[in-house]
Amino acid sequence: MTTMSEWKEKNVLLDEAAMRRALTRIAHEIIERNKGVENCVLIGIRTRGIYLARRLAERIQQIEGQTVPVGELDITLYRDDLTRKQDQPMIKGSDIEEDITDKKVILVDDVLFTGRTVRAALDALMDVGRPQMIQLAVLVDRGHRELPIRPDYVGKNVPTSKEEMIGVELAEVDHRECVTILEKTGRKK
Ligand SMILES: O=P(O)(O)OC[C@H]1O[C@H](OP(=O)(O)OP(=O)(O)O)[C@H](O)[C@@H]1O
Ligand SMILES: O=c1cc[nH]c(=O)[nH]1
Repeated sequence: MTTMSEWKEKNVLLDEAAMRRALTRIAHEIIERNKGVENCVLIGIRTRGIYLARRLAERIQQIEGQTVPVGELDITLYRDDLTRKQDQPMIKGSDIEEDITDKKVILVDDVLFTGRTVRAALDALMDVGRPQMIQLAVLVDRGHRELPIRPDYVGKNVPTSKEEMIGVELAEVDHRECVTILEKTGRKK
């Protein structure tokens, strides 16, 4: 697996305040598009998508005064590029208490790149129910899609080269709040 030591931070794209504003805007857009949040369920993709989904639920609660259930999805076993990952796949499990059948499911992830994680997430969701519809919210869309997948809600569109990487750091996981763009140093760990 690629280690962070191969990458050097080039720029901060979103600081803490900008991330907060982006999530608040997405929360408003979710409410707007769905004419409220009746029947909506937020499902975060591990790892950071889970924390973003929880934050969106908090924002929606503040704006609408309504609780949106939050579930968690670990799609590790469903990825179609496991052979390209050097680490052994780990089953962390999914935690979706809510019955998603006939619900509007809003999938949440931090970065959308090739679209393969989302494709895998769609498979995993279909295994646990039949949603009325599935929407996709991402904090960063960096382009380079390899599948016909597009997000419904985007925090920031960031044109990138394939040699760059987007790093999303969240207080809950990384003890820092920011989105950065990283470039390869050429050093291998
Ligand atoms: O569109 P894709 O090409 O699939 O890339 C996007 C995915 O890559 C990252 O996950 P990663 O597998 O690195 O796991 P992590 O979220 O636990 O860091 C990111 O969090 C997205 O889920
Ligand atoms: O740039 C990228 C690509 C995939 N996943 C990330 O977190 N960043």
